[in-house]
Amino acid sequence: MLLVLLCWCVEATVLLYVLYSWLIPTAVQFNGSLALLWHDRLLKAVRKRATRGDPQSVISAIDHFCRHNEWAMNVGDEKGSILDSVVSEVNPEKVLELGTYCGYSTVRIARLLPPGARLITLEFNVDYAAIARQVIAWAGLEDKIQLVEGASEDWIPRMKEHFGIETFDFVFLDHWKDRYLPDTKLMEDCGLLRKGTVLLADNVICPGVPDYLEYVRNSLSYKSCYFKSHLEYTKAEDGLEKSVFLG
Ligand SMILES: C[S@@+](CC[C@H](N)C(=O)[O-])C[C@H]1O[C@@H](n2cnc3c(N)ncnc32)[C@H](O)[C@@H]1O
Ligand SMILES: [Mg+2]
Repeated sequence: MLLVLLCWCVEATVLLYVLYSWLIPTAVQFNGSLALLWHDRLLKAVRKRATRGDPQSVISAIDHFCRHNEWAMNVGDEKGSILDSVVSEVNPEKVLELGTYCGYSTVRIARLLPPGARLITLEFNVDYAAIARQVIAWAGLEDKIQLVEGASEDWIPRMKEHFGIETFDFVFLDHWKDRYLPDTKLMEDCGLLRKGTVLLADNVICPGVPDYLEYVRNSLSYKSCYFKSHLEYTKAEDGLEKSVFLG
């Protein structure tokens, strides 16, 4: 019985990994119309269930849609509450998000920012970016959020020159997993991290980012800790890694 359960868990994890790392990007890149229909339904759910100008109701509407209708790769409600507590603790004025998707975590972070704070969020998929813009507008948070279309590796080196950013206080890493480590090193090289900058990385267990974890947990430049949780809208283990840059 135990063996059957174990096999089932391994199979479920492998399936989720395939879904996350191959099926979703493939559906988006090679079947744009299908992906658009899918995310159009998410947008409709927001318009139906959420109150314009109320970010919390937008978050609840997306969570309800993803739990009861169609799964989506937002950070979700469970890990979202950990994200909320880290953002509240850091109280950042300059925030970078890598991976906007439909704007769920963008809204989640922005609603907690102090007046005058700024969140730059990067998304290289134009269809997702278009949906995120509408979600952000519905939440009434356009004045705090700058959604930039393009790849992280292209935009990180241009943050100073293009947006006048000296350093970020908080960075949320939630784009494709093979970019966590190179983009962290790129942010270091570009001088975008200061002593005390907090990096929060999603999906460090599922699908997982072993190279990134190995780096932040063993480097003398970071103090790192793990928050155990579950993959968005499922019971599979996943978690967030919080890493404070020590300079
Ligand atoms: C897991 S989703 C982000 C979920 C979102 N943070 C949330 O919780 O609501 C990852 C997103 O990152 C985008 N992405 C992946 N690699 C990227 C890169 N190098 N630069 C910009 N966007 C990227 C993908 O198109 C996808 O929309
Ligand atoms: Mg994620």
